[in-house]
Parts: sequence; structure tokens; C-alpha cells
Amino acid sequence: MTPAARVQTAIELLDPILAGEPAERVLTQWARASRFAGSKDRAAVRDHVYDALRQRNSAAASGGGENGRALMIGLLRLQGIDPESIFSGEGYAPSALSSEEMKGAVSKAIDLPEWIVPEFKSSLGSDFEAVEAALKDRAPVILRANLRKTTRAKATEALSGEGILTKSHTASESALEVTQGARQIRNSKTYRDGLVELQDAASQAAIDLLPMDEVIRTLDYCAGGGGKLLAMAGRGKGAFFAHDAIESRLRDLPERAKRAGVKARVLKSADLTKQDPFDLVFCDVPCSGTGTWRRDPDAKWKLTRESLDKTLSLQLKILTEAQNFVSKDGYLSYATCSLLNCENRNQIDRFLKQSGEWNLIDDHSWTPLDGCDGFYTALLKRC
Ligand SMILES: C[S@@+](CC[C@H](N)C(=O)[O-])C[C@H]1O[C@@H](n2cnc3c(N)ncnc32)[C@H](O)[C@@H]1O
Repeated sequence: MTPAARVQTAIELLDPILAGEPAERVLTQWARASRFAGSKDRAAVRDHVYDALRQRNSAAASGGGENGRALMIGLLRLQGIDPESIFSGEGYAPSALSSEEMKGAVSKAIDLPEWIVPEFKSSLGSDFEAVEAALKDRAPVILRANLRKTTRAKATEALSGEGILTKSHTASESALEVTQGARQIRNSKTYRDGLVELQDAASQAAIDLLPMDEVIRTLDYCAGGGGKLLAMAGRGKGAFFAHDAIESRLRDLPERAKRAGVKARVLKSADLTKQDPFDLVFCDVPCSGTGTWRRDPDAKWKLTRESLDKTLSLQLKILTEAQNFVSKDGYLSYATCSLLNCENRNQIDRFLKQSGEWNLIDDHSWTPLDGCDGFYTALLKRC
């Protein structure tokens, strides 16, 4: 595909996404139906679509409209590319710019839904502008060296032997930022042998704060794909249990655990009460995902006040349930990939007040300004 044909494809895919279809599904369906598109074409089209979504308001303001064509015109302007050089109307290129479209100019806007801006401002304070600007960019690709099987230095060497270059990330001693060869990771021997996993640096740093040396039985209460459980297992030697209210979310865990050299027992909700209590119950709760909007910009425009309010209630419900599975001297831990206080510290304060049984030992938050996704974690112990 020519560069112009890739832009035309992005325009055609953006329209259904802007109408509400999930971006990931639209891209996957297009890739399946477009055998002519090579891996570089697919990656380029994907980058155009996600770049336009990350900067949707700025692209609309710079392109003079809210549809796929206007967003791509605006995005090119924001990227310093004259859209006239792409919109030629030749071959598979988008049709030539109208005189109205030619009049547009670069115009930067706040690339967040309007309703959430006050939440962001009150949560981030003086960091608001810098974080909002960072969310317009792509997120780095970060790996976790699996400390069960290797060290960060050895993982770096093994990856480099396969053409994947990395540098150490300051947030965690297991974190590596990929600087070259990111698309080869999943096919590399280093990855297939379980020496590294894809995981953001803030998630790794959050696991570093857990008292893994002290605990014997760990329950990941909202285990999902098991990313955090495997990171905990990389640091601890005890027994690891995985639970999720939606059992199908745990489907990838056995394969990933095998690759990582970890034994993890999956527990159904009905079996939890039959278990001995756990020394650590980790709750990586459902959240707004605001901290990961660089990776999933489609979610940014789909979050509503109503869905955030529902999520806030669910978070408190999960903590209230999960506390029952913690041993007398055990720890309860809470985590979100959110940048919002209402899901983070405020939520913990509400829980502490409501239960009257727990003390906050430590909490920490990360933002893209730390070179990470937005993330929050709190560690609680019984009073
Ligand atoms: C943020 S995701 C977890 C991601 C996972 N920890 C990882 O690292 O890949 C939140 C998970 O909580 C689960 N969940 C939702 N409601 C729950 C509940 N009441 N009890 C336990 N898990 C729940 C969801 O199914 C989802 O998989």
C-alpha cells in the first residue's frame, strides 16, 4: 500500500469507530478482509487510527470536522505533514482537498472528554497540562524480566541477541523499555521461553511495593489475564491462587503461567470460602482505565459519567468482599490503572472509614510523567 492508501484506509476505519464501533474490532475485521495488506501496512494503518483517536479534539480542530477524513487531515497537520501532499486523488489516495479543507491550520485542544476535565484537574493539580499532553503520545513498549528465570541484565542480553534492543527503566528493577524491535517480541525465543513478559513499568513498580518476602499464600482476587499474579510470583516463593468473577477472563493464565514457570491454582468464586485465609489478597479492580488511555485511546471517548459511577461502586464492593479472605495478620492490596483520585486514594479513605478494621500502610501513584501508565496502589493491614 502507498502511504496515501494507508491514510485513505484509516479514514474509512475511523468513520465506524467514531459512530461507536470498537476500534480493535474494526481494525481486526479490516485486517482479516485485506489479505493484500502486509504487516507494515497494518501497523501503519493502526498507528494512524490510534494517533487520530489520541488527539481527537486537536485533529478535529485542525482538520475542520469530526469525521474520519477531517481527523486525518488534522492529524497530518499536527504531525507537520502538509495534507495536500497525501490527498492527491490519484490511485488509492484520498480525493484532493476542497478549498474549505485547504483553509485549516494547526489548532491544539484538550484531548479529553469535556466532562472529565474537572476530575483530571483536581486529581493531577499542577501536573494536569503535562499529563494531558503526554496522553496525546504513544506509550512505550515495556517488558518485565521474569526474575524467577533470569535477571534483567541476562534478559537484556538474550533479547539483544535476537535484535530486540532495550534499556533499563527506572521505575522497577525488572522493567525494560524496548527501543528497537518491538514487533518481534512475541515471536522471540526469549519471550516464548518465559524470560520476559509484556507489562507496563508502573504495574511492576506496584508489585515491588508488596511484602512478597513475608507472604506464603497469595490470592489475586481480580486476576484477569494474570499479568499481576505472574509479576507477584516473579518476586515471591509461596503459593499463588487466581480468582476472577468472570471465569473466562482467566483463560490465558494457565499457558502464561507455564511459560513463566509459575504454579497458579485457579479458584472459582464458590470455592473461595472453602479455602484457608490468604496472607495477601491483591485486588486489581476494574477501573476507568484513564492511566492506559495512551494504549487504548478509543476507551477515552467511550467512558461516561454513568459508567464511572458504576465502576466506583463496584470497586468498593470488591474491597468489601475481598477483605473476608485475608488472614488475621495478612495484607489487603488495592490497585487501579486510573489517574483519578475518586478511584484511588478517595476510594481507600472511604473503605477505611466504612470498615473501621484496616490501616493504610503505604500507597503510591504513577503517571505518564514517570515514563509509565497511570497506576495507583494501596497496601492495607488490619488495625
Ligand atoms: C483490571 S482487570 C484485572 C487485570 C489483571 N489483574 C491483569 O493483571 O491482567 C479487573 C478484573 O476484575 C474482574 N472483576 C470484576 N468484578 C469482579 C468481582 N466482583 N470480583 C472479582 N473480580 C472481578 C474483571 O473480570 C477483570 O478481569
